[in-house]
Amino acid sequence: MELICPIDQRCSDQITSLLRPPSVRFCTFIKTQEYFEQLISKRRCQGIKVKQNGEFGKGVFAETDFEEEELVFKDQMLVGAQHPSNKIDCLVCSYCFKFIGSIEQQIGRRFYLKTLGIGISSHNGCESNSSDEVEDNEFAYNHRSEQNGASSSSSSTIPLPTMAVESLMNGEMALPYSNKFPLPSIILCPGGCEEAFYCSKLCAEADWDSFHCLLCTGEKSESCSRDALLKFIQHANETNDIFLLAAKAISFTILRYRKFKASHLSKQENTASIILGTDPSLLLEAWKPISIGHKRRWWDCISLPDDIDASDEGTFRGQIRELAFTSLQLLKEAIFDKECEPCILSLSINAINIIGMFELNNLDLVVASPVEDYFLYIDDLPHSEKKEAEKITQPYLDALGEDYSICCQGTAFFPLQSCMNHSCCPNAKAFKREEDRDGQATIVALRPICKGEEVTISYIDEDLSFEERQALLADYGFRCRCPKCLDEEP
Ligand SMILES: C[S@@+](CC[C@H](N)C(=O)[O-])C[C@H]1O[C@@H](n2cnc3c(N)ncnc32)[C@H](O)[C@@H]1O
Repeated sequence: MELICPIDQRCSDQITSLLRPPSVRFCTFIKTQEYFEQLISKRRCQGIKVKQNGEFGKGVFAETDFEEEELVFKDQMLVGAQHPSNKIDCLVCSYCFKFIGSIEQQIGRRFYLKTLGIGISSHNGCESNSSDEVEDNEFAYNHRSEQNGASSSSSSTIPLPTMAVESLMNGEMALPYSNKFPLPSIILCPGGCEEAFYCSKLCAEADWDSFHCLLCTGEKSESCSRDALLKFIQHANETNDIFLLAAKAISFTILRYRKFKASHLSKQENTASIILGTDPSLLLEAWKPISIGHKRRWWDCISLPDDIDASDEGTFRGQIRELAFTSLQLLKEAIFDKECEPCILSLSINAINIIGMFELNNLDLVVASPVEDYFLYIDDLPHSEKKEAEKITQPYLDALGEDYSICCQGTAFFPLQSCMNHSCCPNAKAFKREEDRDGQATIVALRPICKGEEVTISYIDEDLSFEERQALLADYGFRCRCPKCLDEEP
């Protein structure tokens, strides 16, 4: 079923041109190939190459042999966001997603925010993700983006006295052995908002320059309307945090466009002709990193929730479309300015497809918690030290209950990983090793991989039956043609 929105009708030619795969739009596949080669060299992951796999579009191929459990590559996210409700449980760098502060602050802050009654509800009729849905060190494809989830469970816990919480928060209380788990100090947002925190000045500056200056709600925000921005954020928090990710992708494109334009202008004597309306190549160049993702309109690719009857599909998709337009309208008021006017239309149109791209390509962002490591360390101490330490730590552990192990959870788009095709007999997996403590995706070999072989991961639980696998992959918009499925096909 094809739903046409008013913007689509007015601009069908422009949509067609912007949605064309980069291989066609940039005239030759060489340009796309060049883009990936530069990315691979920047990421220092020379063991792989992105090329056409002949059957399913692009794929990632081994350029060298890999042994079982060897790291194949690490991929830096292009855009990512922590789930709003997870922000209560885990204080992480808003740019690289490393845990920050101290073990005491991580624990104290959770209780403090909960006593203030700060919580972000999850809507769309979906229950929030329980933390045990994703194994601590395993990345999972994030196709259920209607879940804002990742909030803590309210399992039976024993409350803490306010004074104990305050002493953790203000640094008066030092928990035994917490110095074995040092975390970077908290750097505040340069724009003055109280929502973004960093592990270093470098991360704060990189986030500001790439995304945050337009999305910051603080005094130094460069958005056109902080009121509209607050409304946009509230709407996303209450409906679907995929809109926050799309906003980051749009800010990233606008800011890149401004940089290209400034550098172009500084090189040109005659500046009059350098506006986007006459030089769309600048917008295309700015848009390139996002353009490589596999895209469809969001309301077409979102899977139909189990509790919605097939006969109501049209109404459901109509409602989803309305939700996206409301979000986009709020975002336009918040961040689009006169300078960017010529590209507003293109970005508005593409926003819908950007959201669809996140729906199809995203990985869960998972970073293991040092609070969990801390309590495991205490548990592993020799008997007498453990008994002594637990006199202090046990009330905190009892108060945290099962939530002590909640990891940082969010959703992110990784440009190289998004080129990896699925197989029900994969040779690699997205897996966090002990040392992987930030928001990068880590791809590890499941068995020896030979030079020239395609590197594949499984988007689903590959141990399910043939029918169950096809049903799950249908939500990703394709019928699997991996060797195992071709073999098992009735
Ligand atoms: C995350 S993208 C992978 C990269 C993609 N091949 C590209 O060109 O951008 C997922 C898409 O690749 C294709 N694909 C991946 N694995 C497949 C498989 N085992 N069988 C059929 N199509 C597959 C499907 O079109 C799917 O929607």
